[in-house]
Amino acid sequence: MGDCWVLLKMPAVRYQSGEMVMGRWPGSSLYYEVKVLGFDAESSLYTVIYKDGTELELKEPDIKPASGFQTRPRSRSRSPGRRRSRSRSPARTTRRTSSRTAAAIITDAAVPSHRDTRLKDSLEVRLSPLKQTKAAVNNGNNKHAKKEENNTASNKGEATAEAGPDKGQCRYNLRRRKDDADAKPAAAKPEQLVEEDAKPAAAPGAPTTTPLDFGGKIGAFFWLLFLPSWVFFLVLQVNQEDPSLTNSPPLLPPPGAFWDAQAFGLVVLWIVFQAVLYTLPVGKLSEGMPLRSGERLKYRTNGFFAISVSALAIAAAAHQGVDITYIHSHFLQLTAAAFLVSVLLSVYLYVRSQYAASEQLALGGSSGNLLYDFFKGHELNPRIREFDLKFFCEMRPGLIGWCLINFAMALAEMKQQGLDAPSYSMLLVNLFQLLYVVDGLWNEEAILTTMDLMHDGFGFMLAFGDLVWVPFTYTLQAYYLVRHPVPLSPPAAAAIIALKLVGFYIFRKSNSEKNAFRRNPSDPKLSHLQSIPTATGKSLLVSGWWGVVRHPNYLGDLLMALAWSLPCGFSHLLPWYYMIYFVILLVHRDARDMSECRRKYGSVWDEYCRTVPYRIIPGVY
Ligand SMILES: NC(=O)c1ccc[n+]([C@@H]2O[C@H](COP(=O)([O-])OP(=O)(O)OC[C@H]3O[C@@H](n4cnc5c(N)ncnc54)[C@H](OP(=O)(O)O)[C@@H]3O)[C@@H](O)[C@H]2O)c1
Ligand SMILES: CC(C)=CCC[C@@H](C)[C@H]1CC[C@H]2C3=C(CC[C@]12C)[C@@]1(C)CC[C@H](O)C(C)(C)[C@@H]1CC3
Repeated sequence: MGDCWVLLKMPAVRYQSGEMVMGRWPGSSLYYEVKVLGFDAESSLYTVIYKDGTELELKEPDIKPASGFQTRPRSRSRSPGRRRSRSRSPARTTRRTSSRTAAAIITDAAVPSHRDTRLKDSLEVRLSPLKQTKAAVNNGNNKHAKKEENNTASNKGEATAEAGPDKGQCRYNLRRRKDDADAKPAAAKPEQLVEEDAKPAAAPGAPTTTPLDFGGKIGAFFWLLFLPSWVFFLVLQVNQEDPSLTNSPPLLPPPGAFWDAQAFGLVVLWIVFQAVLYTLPVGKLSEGMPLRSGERLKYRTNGFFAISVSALAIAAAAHQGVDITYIHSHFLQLTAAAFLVSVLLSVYLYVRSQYAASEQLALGGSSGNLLYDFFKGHELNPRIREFDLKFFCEMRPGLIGWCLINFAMALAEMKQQGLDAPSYSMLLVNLFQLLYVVDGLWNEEAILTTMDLMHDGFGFMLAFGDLVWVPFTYTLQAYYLVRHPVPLSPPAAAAIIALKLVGFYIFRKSNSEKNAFRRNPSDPKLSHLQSIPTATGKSLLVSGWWGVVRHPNYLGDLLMALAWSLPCGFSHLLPWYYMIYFVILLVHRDARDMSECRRKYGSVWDEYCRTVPYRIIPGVY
């Protein structure tokens, strides 16, 4: 009886996997030839793939049998209705003339006679993606771009305008099926593919393979060993009389030298202090980007408040006679303590991710391999009630701790070298990095549109990166200057300041531009910017800073990194470590982002790359 009931409730599958049908383009009355990839009984949605590689989920009413359409040779008609329909189709953004995608024009023979001719006209579309033309690029103020942006409701509006009888009924699920798992079978190396089915939480109907980042399982094992060893190597090295990276590493101190209960207590106290500031009901509650479920999480963006209160607290402590240079003299033990905290946190994150619902997981985070999942992180936004662990760790203890450590290094330099004030080099490094952190906290909301917050799971990589890597390696320049004074001439200092300001300007402008555009593409302040729409509903900026290179924010960041190393001179490689690491990190991040965007946006991303050919440095790379 129970089984019969289940059977009765099961929706009938009208279209089979592999079948070629006509799928309505979300937000319009245009139909394209699509291939059915699967059917999800739970949501009653069909997964279909368009010819440009875009995968979407469609409801049955938005699919028609191919036989209901008639194809006819391409006409050069320029009827207004036709022009209108083109401008609203994906073809508009992806014009391609290759024979492989030879164009054909179709009309919906099944259009009911009561539909007006305007609608009939609008159903004449190319089957193939069309190649991008200058005219196809939208102005940010363009109605179409505005409507498309990340908003199913707006798409609904557009369909209502065009589709007549479907008014108010056509709801599209713009969640891309590929969002359920990272599918890139053609490009992935066999040994880096894992059976998606192997994990219990795999979304129903999800693709079966996932390419793994960071060298896959073996890579994760390597990084788990290498990253902490490298941090301890640097920390031991910078304390040397001659901290040359080419020198043989110092002898490993006995294990006991790493542990200091007081240092551990101070690290925990610092994190708790930051957690308390984070939870105070002060400052704005900002909305994150829509999740796959459509939900938008709220974040307390009071980072500037947190660093201001922290600065006051540290000043008060120093005034009370607390020796802040303790941080310099116990750097190794503090590093070890923070490392221990990051490991404990990662274990907790891994365990809780095993119980998280599938829609709370990051894409590609689960390989079924313990080490890889522990390293890469699995849950996208782990939260304890309203407390967002990833956001907190990325923006608070490590970032504000970075400034505190730099400050301690300035005091240690004065103490060790008998100075009344920090050296110019130390001042520049301190002020430059303080500006970077304060800017990040002032514009804290902007982090909600970055890769880490939107796409990456929270695991060892980020926990360790946020709590250990950032505070204990980004401070090496200041640490280096404590024992290695570098005199700076005024012209050299002025040139370095100019470089920092140029870098900062590019970094801030480009990050703000993208953040503002992602939050509200209709923002009048962005009306001068051009964008191209994509099938996901989001558009891509192709002018302004995002029209100069594909990652203008990385360019600005790299210029700033250069300005942080220059005050340390050229006698050792160690203070240049950040610059070298940063180039590697950003080149890798760019590559990771490129393949992610290629997967998300299909051929429109290729068009973007053709329009904006350089990745980070104009004319060079
Ligand atoms: N100091 C450090 O250690 C460090 C390390 C890493 C990064 N950073 C800095 O952190 C900031 C964030 O970096 P991130 O790596 O997260 O990258 P990001 O450039 O902020 O974000 C990349 C995302 O932006 C969107 N996007 C790409 N091209 C676009 C376009 N033309 N128009 C509109 N949106 C576009 C895409 O996401 P959607 O399309 O899905 O929205 C893409 O996935 C950067 O300034 C970087 O320099 C600093
Ligand atoms: C463990 C390793 C090697 C890597 C982990 C990467 C992690 C340290 C970075 C990933 C994203 C970075 C980031 C900032 C700091 C470093 C990361 C967390 C950032 C918070 C620095 C301040 C900026 O203003 C920012 C734009 C908010 C940065 C966002 C990304």
